[in-house]
Amino acid sequence: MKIFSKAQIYEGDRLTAERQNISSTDLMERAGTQIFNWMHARMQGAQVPIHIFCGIGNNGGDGLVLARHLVLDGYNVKTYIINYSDKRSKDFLINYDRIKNTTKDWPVLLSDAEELPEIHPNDIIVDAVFGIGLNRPVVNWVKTLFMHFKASKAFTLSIDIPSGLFVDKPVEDEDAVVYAGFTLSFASPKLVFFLPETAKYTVQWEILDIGLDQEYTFTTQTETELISKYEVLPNYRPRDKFSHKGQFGHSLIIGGSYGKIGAVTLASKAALSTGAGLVTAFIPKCGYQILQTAFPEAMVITDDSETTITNINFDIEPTVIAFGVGIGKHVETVKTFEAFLKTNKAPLVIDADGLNILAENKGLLKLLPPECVLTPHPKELERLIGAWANDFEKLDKAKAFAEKYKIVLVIKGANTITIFNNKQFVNTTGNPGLATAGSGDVLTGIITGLISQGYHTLSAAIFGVYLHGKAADIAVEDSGYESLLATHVIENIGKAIVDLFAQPEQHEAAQQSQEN
Ligand SMILES: NC(=O)C1=CN([C@@H]2O[C@H](COP(=O)(O)OP(=O)(O)OC[C@H]3O[C@@H](n4cnc5c(N)ncnc54)[C@H](O)[C@@H]3O)[C@@H](O)[C@H]2O)[C@@H](O)CC1
Ligand SMILES: Nc1ncnc2c1ncn2[C@@H]1O[C@H](COP(=O)(O)OP(=O)(O)O)[C@@H](O)[C@H]1O
Ligand SMILES: [K+]
Repeated sequence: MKIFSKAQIYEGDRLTAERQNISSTDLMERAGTQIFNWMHARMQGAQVPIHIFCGIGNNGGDGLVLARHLVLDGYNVKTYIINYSDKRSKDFLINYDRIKNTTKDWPVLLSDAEELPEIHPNDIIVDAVFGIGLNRPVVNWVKTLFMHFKASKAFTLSIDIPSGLFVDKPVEDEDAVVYAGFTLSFASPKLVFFLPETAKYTVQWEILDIGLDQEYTFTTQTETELISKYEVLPNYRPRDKFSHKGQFGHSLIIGGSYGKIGAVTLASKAALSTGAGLVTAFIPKCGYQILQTAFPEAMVITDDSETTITNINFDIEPTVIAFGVGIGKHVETVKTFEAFLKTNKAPLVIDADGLNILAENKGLLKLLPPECVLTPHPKELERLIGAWANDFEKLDKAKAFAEKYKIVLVIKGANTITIFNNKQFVNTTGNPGLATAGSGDVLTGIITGLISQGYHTLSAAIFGVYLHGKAADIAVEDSGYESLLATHVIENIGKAIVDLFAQPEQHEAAQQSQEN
């Protein structure tokens, strides 16, 4: 799903009105009505007090449309106008008149913190104070109002975006933002729903379709894309009946050191479980028996050293090479890595201490092959690109870094973001069970296994991150977050692939007919 920028959303609204020959007031009516339908379907007329707080722009206008429909349907509604400015939008004013003509219970004007209404924990708050138009910090009394929402413990439904949250800027004051239980967003999710610093402002979100012009939504190129099953499916490479293992490539995993052979075992298993034709592990001698015993499907080449990688030297022709899991930063390892980079022609995936070696020897970065995949977690990223002040600065720096070295940068986290060529792909699968030892090694193996089969490094990174998270989502149903092991993720890669093609209704129908 595309994530539109603020300018693209406004342009989409404008073009839709123009091409569908409707007014912006009609579009607002659609938006407010969609919110009403959503609430009505869930509340079925329940007389829970609903407090609707409307700003004076178009977000407030949406709130007024909703309020009118709720009043007309007999709900228990109290509407307030948050009078933070006298620059009322045209469509706000039209809907202000409409609600005044609908009910004698006119909206209450609030202009300072003295007048805040009482809200009980079982009431519902609708937050239509600010939408995507917010462009400067909110004034103090509005901040007090937002703190009042939070203190009330009432369920808060935000319209379009939690008020106080900017679409394209960091939050300066955490108390000056609404904490929403749910956000109903129009046209496109907002990037801030997925960033570590701002995701907390809405527990859940959903997109409401307000019928934006389809050609516009289809053809507009966005900087950000949200990755779910429907985005990865078109890139899936099906196998034909006569395919043989030679077609699926040979993955070479270079890594490991004394006490860290498990990382290579996990990455190798993950690569083969994702479909690599062959996997060879290049490890220090001490890992030979461990790896051959733990994972007999892999081949092993050993380094001259017993405990670390000191001399990368092999006589196979790998399709793809992963470097770094469990490898350490021994001076000999750094030296052989540099020599290796100078002659290597295979696509590369670099993780863990491979990244730390790059961070400590930045001159090596220019030796990376084009479209090389780097998979840092936030700490490794910081070592590579330096500290950042906020999530937006992090993404800007990461994009500049990826652009400079022409690399695919996978920023791991709850919503892993893959960056390439100034575009960012935000993953939607995965869960906190993945915060466990070795899960990053598994991701390295999965991405390597995909490149091995012929996926372009960018597709492999995006698809690999998706599969890794999906496998964890499936695994966690049995294990729970706490007991999820990296091994369970590997065991469920197959199910994650099968799930790509699952048709829930048909599956259920088949189950039912079997039972009958
Ligand atoms: N444009 C359209 O046709 C549609 C817009 N929709 C709604 O319109 C919203 C955007 O509306 P607006 O652009 O009117 O903006 P908002 O309603 O988000 O904000 C109102 C206005 O407040 C001013 N403002 C910004 N920060 C402020 C601050 N800190 N203190 C005081 N004033 C401040 C800005 O000038 C802004 O235009 C969307 O989020 C969505 O809810 C929907 O009705 C769908 C259709
Ligand atoms: N809370 C979370 N939700 C979803 N995914 C997570 C979460 N925490 C970690 N992950 C994922 O788990 C993996 C952890 O990788 P990494 O930190 O390198 O672990 P390790 O070094 O133990 O292998 C990454 O793919 C990351 O995106
Ligand atoms: K809002």
